[in-house]
Amino acid sequence: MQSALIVGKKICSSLLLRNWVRPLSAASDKLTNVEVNDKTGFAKLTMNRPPVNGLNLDLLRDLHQSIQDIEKNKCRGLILTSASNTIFSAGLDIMEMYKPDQERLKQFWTALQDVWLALYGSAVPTAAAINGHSPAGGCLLAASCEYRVMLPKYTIGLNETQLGIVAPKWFMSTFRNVLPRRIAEQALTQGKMFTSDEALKIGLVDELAATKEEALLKCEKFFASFAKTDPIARYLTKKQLRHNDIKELLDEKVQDVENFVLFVNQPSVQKGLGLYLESLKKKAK
Ligand SMILES: CCCCCCCCCCCCC/C=C/C(=O)SCCNC(=O)CCNC(=O)[C@H](O)C(C)(C)COP(=O)(O)OP(=O)(O)OC[C@H]1O[C@@H](n2cnc3c(N)ncnc32)[C@H](O)[C@@H]1OP(=O)(O)O
Repeated sequence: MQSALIVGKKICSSLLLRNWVRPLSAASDKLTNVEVNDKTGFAKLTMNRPPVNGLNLDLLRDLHQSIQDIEKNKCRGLILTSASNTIFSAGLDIMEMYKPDQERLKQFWTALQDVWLALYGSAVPTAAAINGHSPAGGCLLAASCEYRVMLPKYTIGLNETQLGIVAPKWFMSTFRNVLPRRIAEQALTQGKMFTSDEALKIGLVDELAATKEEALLKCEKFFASFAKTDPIARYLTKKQLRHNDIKELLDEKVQDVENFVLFVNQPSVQKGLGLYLESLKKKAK
């Protein structure tokens, strides 16, 4: 595993937490970083896969491990954010889907399912400090959290239909959990990317913040709003509200991987992905 867990910004030596600190490989290899504020118990989970936090198999596995660690340590809140100054996450790494190795393709989709199940169903309160663009899979991660604070002048949305791909049901249920059904339907069918202001207006994000620091503070303020609630009662309430979405994927997890593999391998989808990758690369030149 390549992620780092840092408690109070230093490796904690207490017996209780020792098991919890995962050893680092070389610092430059880290794909996620977890810092736990030992006063508040809030964990900041930072994605760090330059240039765009493309969600490849390694980043997804790392994210899953970090979410599980945060949960095991009974942190009082999880804030998901990005080390980049302009991108929260560019969504799924298209290279994982283009001319794929078939076994890795299955592992990739399973890893995404596991991240979603862990984040969407987390017992720990969750929030996203969206400090950059957040298309597709990036939007899925943010929308899986309970609260979102976004910086201005970026974009967020599930743009799959614009790419000629179909967002799976659990992407859609995540959107429906946040947005009124009619707005969710329009946004999903149009593959619409919303500006920060538009996202605030429709309720896709809860607040805007001028800086990342302010966004983090606003997420912490959201966690503080649970100060007078019982954590177990809070979690069981969230669990019941999200139960059907989670059960639907759990019941169809294997079939969902098969659907994905079948869909991605279609020649027309491969052609579309190839053209899209080319257009992204041309744009970068
Ligand atoms: C009957 C129904 C059955 C249904 C069954 C279900 C089947 C399931 C189907 C599959 C569903 C899949 C769901 C998909 C989800 C996704 O997340 S797909 C990914 C979508 N993402 C995007 O569209 C974002 C694309 N990227 C951008 O828009 C921009 O890059 C950016 C994020 C806004 C950043 O812009 P900028 O800072 O200008 O950086 P760039 O120069 O554009 O990019 C830098 C380099 O990064 C590469 N890159 C960018 N995004 C990706 C990506 N997603 N994957 C891979 N690579 C990416 C880009 O090419 C540049 O590369 P270099 O040129 O090599 O530097």
